[in-house]
Amino acid sequence: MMITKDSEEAGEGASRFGRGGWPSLDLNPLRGALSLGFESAGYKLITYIVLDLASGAIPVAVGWLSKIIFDDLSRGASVQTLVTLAVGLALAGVVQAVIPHILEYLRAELERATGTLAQGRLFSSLALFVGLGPFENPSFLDKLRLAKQSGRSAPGAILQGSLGAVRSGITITGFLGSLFVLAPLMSAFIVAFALPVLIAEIALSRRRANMLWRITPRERREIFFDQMLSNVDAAKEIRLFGTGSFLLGRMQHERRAADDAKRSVDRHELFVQSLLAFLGALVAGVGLIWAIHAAMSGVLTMGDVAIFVAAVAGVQTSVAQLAASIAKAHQALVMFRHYQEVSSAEPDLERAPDPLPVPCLTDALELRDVWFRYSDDQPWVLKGVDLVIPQGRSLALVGLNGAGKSTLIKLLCRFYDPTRGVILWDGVDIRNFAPEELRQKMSAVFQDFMHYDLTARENILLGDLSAMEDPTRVVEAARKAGVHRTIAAFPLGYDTLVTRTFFAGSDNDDAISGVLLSGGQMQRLALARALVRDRRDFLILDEPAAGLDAEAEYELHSQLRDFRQGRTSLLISHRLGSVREADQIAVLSDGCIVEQGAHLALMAGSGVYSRLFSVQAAGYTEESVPELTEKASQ
Ligand SMILES: Nc1ncnc2c1ncn2[C@@H]1O[C@H](COP(=O)(O)OP(=O)(O)OP(=O)(O)O)[C@@H](O)[C@H]1O
Repeated sequence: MMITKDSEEAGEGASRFGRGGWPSLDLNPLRGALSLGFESAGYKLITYIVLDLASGAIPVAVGWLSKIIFDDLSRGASVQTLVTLAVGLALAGVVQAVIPHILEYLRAELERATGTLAQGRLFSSLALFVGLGPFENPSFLDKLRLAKQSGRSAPGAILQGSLGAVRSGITITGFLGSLFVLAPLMSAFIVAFALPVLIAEIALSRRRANMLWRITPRERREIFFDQMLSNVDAAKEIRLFGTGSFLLGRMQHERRAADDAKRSVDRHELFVQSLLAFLGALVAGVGLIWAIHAAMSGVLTMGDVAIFVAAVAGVQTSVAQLAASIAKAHQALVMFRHYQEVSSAEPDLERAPDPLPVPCLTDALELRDVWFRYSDDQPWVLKGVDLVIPQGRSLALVGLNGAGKSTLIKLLCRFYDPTRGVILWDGVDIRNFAPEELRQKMSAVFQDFMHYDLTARENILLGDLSAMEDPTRVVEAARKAGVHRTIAAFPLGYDTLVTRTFFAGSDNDDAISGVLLSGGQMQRLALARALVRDRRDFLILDEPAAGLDAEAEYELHSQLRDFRQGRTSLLISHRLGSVREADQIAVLSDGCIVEQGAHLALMAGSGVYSRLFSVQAAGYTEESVPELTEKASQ
């Protein structure tokens, strides 16, 4: 199922990623975090668990040792016994002091190991999305941001939180047992106080987690404005149009709204936790008065009072730690759900269970009655397109802005599936192939091509990594794209970085600094990337020369014409002079192919193509511009 912005609002996609509602707590994330921990750093995790749990018993041992020392002192025990006990107490103190440091080191190690493994898994599963739909779905993007964050830190926080809870549980049980021996009523009193504290803390944690989820879209918008205000591409317009303070205002509006939500939760927590702290102090005070009273009347010994004081303080501290650990684990578990949902999400488009091998194209690529819209509540972009691209022939697709040309290309690459109709590769529905294998048979330059902040060579190699073994292919592709001479003149030739992003003080012109390319040069580099992917069955060129000067465009199109000879290709261009050489020209209008034929045949008629061609041609001559229809002039 495709997920888009609007289908999400309409309910589609909600089954996979939820409706923005808060997922309920389950223990699956705990299992997931533990298994990540074991897989990435098994021994360290076991050591962490053992030390963490052992440290829970130490305060109780210290309490009992203190009691015995006090009692022995008042009984007048031998010096040797007292010294032995004191050494034991000192050792327990040392262990109690050192363990937290070891645990902190192990925690950081575990976080690094699980973070790296989780990051690898998350991005591997993102690569499994067949199409583009998820990346256009705001709800999914929110989840992805949280997944990236939580994949890095949540497994460590879950382990720390849940083990912290068990450790506190051990301390509480030990002290409560001690209290029970001394004063059963008092231990019941403390339990009665501790339970509501726990419940209140968990409710607070849930409230915070809910708030964090609610403000995610705001934080995403804030990041958007932040990046725009510090991005060189936007800097020109922002300065010229003087929109900096307007955009800053929008960014701070989002920030303030998110801060308001956080403040409201902080205030609520301040109130509840202050109340709990007050009640805790009250309980401890009452207990102490009772213990002093009991000691004065001979019911308790000095040692009993010592362990009583230690137990009340220990239980209260441990209950607070237990609540904090549960809150931490709970919050991390809820966050980790996002990581798990994204990394185990099913493919956005259906994959054939037994994909067929993709044969070399020998007959034709065909769109048969293809209908498409981006979501149920958006207008149809394609309304029954029938189009055949015979093997070895070139087809040019022409149409006004927004006619759906790029959309048609995205369907051919299977970034989306047609809403109705089929796309056939030598008569086989392309949904029967593994998308990766299908794409192996294609090469493309997209209208919104990528520029990578890497070297010139890497920018080309990314089109076909197998060219790494044969550097001449890179040079050959650059020659065909008309960018070889430019690259050869760079300080380090093909190994020059075509970016200055990664260099500090990059405005000097020394040889190791990267170079900046013009828009047309970047476009040629993108074309070289597509051309290094030679020996493919189908070549897509979506406005490959839009950024080139007239001479360069003419040159490029002549080269491409030769390159396309005998290859199956689809060319989109608004410069109609460059499409006239195509074997066939198809005109897309109002969601359908309204005309198709060779240039001369189409010019002989009085359809859309001949009108558009004449309008453009007239712009280069002294002839008057033919009258445009309302639609064509839009
Ligand atoms: N990801 C998307 N989600 C929703 N609508 C989209 C998306 N991409 C394109 N559209 C819409 O689909 C329609 C066709 O767009 P498309 O980019 O295919 O047109 P085009 O013919 O390539 O236009 P141009 O000549 O301007 O490049 C437009 O109305 C556009 O708004």
